[in-house]
Amino acid sequence: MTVLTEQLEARDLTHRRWASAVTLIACASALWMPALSLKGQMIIVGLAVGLLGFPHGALDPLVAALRSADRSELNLGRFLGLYIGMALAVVLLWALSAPLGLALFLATSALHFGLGDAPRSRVSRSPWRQWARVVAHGAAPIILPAAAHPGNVAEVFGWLLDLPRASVEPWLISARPAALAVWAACVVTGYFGAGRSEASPRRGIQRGTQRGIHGGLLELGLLTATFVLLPPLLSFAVYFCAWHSVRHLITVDAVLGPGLRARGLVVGVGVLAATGALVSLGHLAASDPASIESLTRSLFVALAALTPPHMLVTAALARRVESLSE
Ligand SMILES: CC1=C(/C=C/C(C)=C/C=C/C(C)=C/C=O)C(C)(C)CCC1
Ligand SMILES: [Fe+2]
Repeated sequence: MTVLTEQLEARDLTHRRWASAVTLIACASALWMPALSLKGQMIIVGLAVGLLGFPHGALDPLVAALRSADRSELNLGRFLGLYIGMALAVVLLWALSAPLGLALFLATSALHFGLGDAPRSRVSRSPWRQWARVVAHGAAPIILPAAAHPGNVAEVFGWLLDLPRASVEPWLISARPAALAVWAACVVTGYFGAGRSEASPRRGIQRGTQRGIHGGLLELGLLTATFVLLPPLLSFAVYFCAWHSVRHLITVDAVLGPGLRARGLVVGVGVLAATGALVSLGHLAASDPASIESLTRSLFVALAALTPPHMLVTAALARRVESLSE
């Protein structure tokens, strides 16, 4: 095992403990919390995504630079052109057809979440089992809140699509049985029997770190409870910030090493400021910038726009971790 793998494994364990504690506290508080309006939920999500969500993508240029250091110098202009071009293409797609934009956003998000969160086995000879786990982990943050809280989710989707909740909710309710069945089938396929065949503590599961199959199942169980118990925007904030973003930041930090940490901070703050300024400028073009509907739309369209280029960088990061772990 390399130093990087050992370091990642230790940090991953610490992270999972902390994230589990935060998630359990959030779930417990849902039991006594007075029902929160969507507006109240959006304020919390906006703050959480701004403080922890966006920063996990802010180091993308540095991650890309690291990768290209092996080959040629990173052409920063080309990188930024590609990144911003992809983001603008997504914004354009939303402007042309919001339903298509939303569908693509949900599908790419599920893939991105699953590739980052599902435990992967080096020794597994069954790629379908791994893919089933990718779908199980990746689709959970979308399918479960929509299934458990169709009213709330329909209202937010309605804000994104400029449609009344009443015309979105029946869609969610009619898609629910099939979506839940596919999700459950993926959980069973991905995990049933995997403990025995893939979870050998020595040669086992890894996603760069050696996260065991049982850890993966425990995490999925805890998050399932969160998506069912908490109102949808709050469970999203818990998942996206405490699990997804922190996990990514830990990997980036380990790969950068102490030498590049300071530069990472400078790049991160710069990119965040630029992204914040661009998103705010775009938001000002909204017809009613002060309304909760248009604030929600700007936040999620910005997330949607950054997702495809961020996925490319994340894939490069995963390849780098893999090559450094060999
Ligand atoms: C819009 C919306 C949802 C989906 C959010 C998604 C899909 C976010 C994806 C973020 C990504 C991919 C960030 C990249 O790192 C929920 C939570 C189902 C509930 C209600 C409204
Ligand atoms: Fe991400």
